[in-house]
Amino acid sequence: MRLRDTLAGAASFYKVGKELFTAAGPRAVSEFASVGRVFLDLKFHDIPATVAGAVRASAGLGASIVDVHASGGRPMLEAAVRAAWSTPAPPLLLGVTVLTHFDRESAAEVYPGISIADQVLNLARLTRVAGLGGVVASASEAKKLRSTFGDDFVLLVPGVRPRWAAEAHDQRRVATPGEAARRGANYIVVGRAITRHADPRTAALRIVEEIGG
Ligand SMILES: O=C(O)c1cc(=O)[nH]c(=O)n1[C@@H]1O[C@H](COP(=O)(O)O)[C@@H](O)[C@H]1O
Repeated sequence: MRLRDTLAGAASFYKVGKELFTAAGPRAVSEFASVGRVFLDLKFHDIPATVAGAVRASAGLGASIVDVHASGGRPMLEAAVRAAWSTPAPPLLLGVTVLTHFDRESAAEVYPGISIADQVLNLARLTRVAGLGGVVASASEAKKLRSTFGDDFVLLVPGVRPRWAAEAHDQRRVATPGEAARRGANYIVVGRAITRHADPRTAALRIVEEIGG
């Protein structure tokens, strides 16, 4: 809540992810929904009925964006879409493709015989066919996704590191905020470059400036 207050006026879209949600529960969502929009990033991946229930509950908490793993398969994705549209305020549903911490070696252990770029495209195609609004992918795939799926397909890009951020941490497919925006991201996710910065507010404002407001 201190961080929320520090960022007041500098940020208007907040991501509540597994760390905060597990520690603080649904209240974390309402606390941020009272000052802006919320991306509830719990990356659901389960049988269709379970994911449908979780998506409905997420909408009930006031989340504007909710994500599910595209690799959960078409029946799961379609159940998520139906669930979202059954609510009074359907959130934007995004399919997580290949997480940004994967590099070629670690991806080959999970997706043998296919490049990360092609796997992201496959999962994006499935996401689109199932009726979701877009995908979560790294900036490395953004350009291709934008040209393949057009301007209406939402691209949300994590793994963002400003040039002045010293560390990439556990992220492997990274880009600066400006690069991500130029390659077609509609949204970027910035975590530690803000939350662990000595001055989170200034860090957030510099990033907003870099992406042109
Ligand atoms: O869905 C996400 O937001 C996500 C997808 C992905 O592929 N990679 C990824 O890092 N994320 C999330 O984005 C955030 C990135 O945090 P930082 O690396 O600190 O900016 C984390 O909360 C991750 O859970």
